[in-house]
Amino acid sequence: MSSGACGSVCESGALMPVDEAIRYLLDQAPLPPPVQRVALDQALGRVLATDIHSPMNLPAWDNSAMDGYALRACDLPAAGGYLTLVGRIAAGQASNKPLQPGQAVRIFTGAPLPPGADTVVPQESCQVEGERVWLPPVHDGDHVRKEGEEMRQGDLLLRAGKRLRAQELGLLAGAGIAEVEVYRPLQVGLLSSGDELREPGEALAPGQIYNSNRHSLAALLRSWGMQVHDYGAMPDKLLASRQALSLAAAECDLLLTSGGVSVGEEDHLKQAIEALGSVDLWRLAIQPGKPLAFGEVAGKPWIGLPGNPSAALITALIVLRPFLFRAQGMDEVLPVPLQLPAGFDWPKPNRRRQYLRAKLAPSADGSLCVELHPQQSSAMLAAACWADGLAVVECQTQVRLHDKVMYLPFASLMH
Ligand SMILES: Nc1nc2c(c(=O)[nH]1)N[C@H]1C(S)=C(S)[C@@H](COP(=O)(O)OP(=O)(O)OC[C@H]3O[C@@H](n4cnc5c(N)ncnc54)[C@H](O)[C@@H]3O)O[C@H]1N2
Ligand code: MOO
Repeated sequence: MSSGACGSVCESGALMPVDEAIRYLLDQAPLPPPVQRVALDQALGRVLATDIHSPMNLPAWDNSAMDGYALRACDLPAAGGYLTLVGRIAAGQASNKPLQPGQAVRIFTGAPLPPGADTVVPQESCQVEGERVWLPPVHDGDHVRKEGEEMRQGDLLLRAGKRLRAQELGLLAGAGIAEVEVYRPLQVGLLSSGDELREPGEALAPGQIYNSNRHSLAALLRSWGMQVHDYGAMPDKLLASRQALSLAAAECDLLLTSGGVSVGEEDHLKQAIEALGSVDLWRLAIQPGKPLAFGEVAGKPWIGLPGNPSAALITALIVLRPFLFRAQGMDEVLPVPLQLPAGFDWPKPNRRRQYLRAKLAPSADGSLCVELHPQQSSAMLAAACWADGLAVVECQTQVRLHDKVMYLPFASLMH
């Protein structure tokens, strides 16, 4: 074992806590990629490179939150009463005619209040009689969206490091912003390691299996908004592996491999990477996914995930995701777990933190509880497909039915 996060702890056979590995990786994350200016319709899932301040007040002027009648609250007797109707303002129109004492105007949702008006009454509470309208008692300011109440001109609209979702794009558009500065998507080179791997569609010889990590990991990277350079399975010769890794390092910001990071002798991944850079083999207190490697290839960061398909998937979600998101320029990179009652017993404490394939199900009283799939093998993916998330059981901990457990919905990890 070379230098790195766990040092003598790992050498003595102890396992590195998952949170320590994540912290170490966040410290090692490279600077984000170069900045690009893109139109809003190209910005979904991209990470803002600069703070954005509002160029205008939101809303830009006082406006009605209801279809109804606009008035000056001080004109209406405490018990309600009649005002004279003097006009009509629809959304998209504006009136600069000040409201006079005793007057009201017909107004529609989103329309600007006329000068002097301060209150709106929804139409269903009013009665129109010819030129007059009867209005119930009001409070000054009812049903009015005040100028600048959401955001004042110059306020921070969105902070650098924010990944843009539908609501952020809507907010930017609502403030009249057409383009934003974002980081170019990370270019991640993906390679699988293992002589036994064949691609779906090919015939299998005895001892061979299909390469599933290539597809699950590529899909994760894409759903995280990153660009995948897919180099397939590494050739089974050391020289050819080195060439594939060198090419990937030259073309990408970071490299990701799966397989070949445990204690076996068969795989030449470690040898090839040592020849081109450096390798730290870690033993994490995580199940599935204990063996994990970090290092660099020709100056580019490299993470080696374990080969077992669920171990690769879960370590990608838990350990790789924060590292890549930080390298992509995001500030908030750690998921916030829910705390929910367990619908299971976990009687046997383990020295590794368990990430168990789970889903939420209604318990007898109708509240939600966390259920486990009976099959938790790190080699199998069917349970992960059944699951909606991961139940987290801490090292050396037992869980009894109805105890609170941490639950990470896939929805919080896969985007
Ligand atoms: N003596 C020990 N053996 C193992 C240990 C250990 O501590 N001592 N750790 C086990 C654990 S935990 C895991 S996880 C695996 C990880 O091993 P590697 O990362 O070196 O992965 P491989 O040996 O290459 O493969 C493991 C397993 O996964 C299959 N695999 C690999 N790549 C793919 C792929 N792209 N698609 C589908 N399946 C893949 C491979 O065929 C093996 O079955 O090590 C344990 N062993
Ligand atoms: O962690 Mo390994 O993934 O237990 O098989």
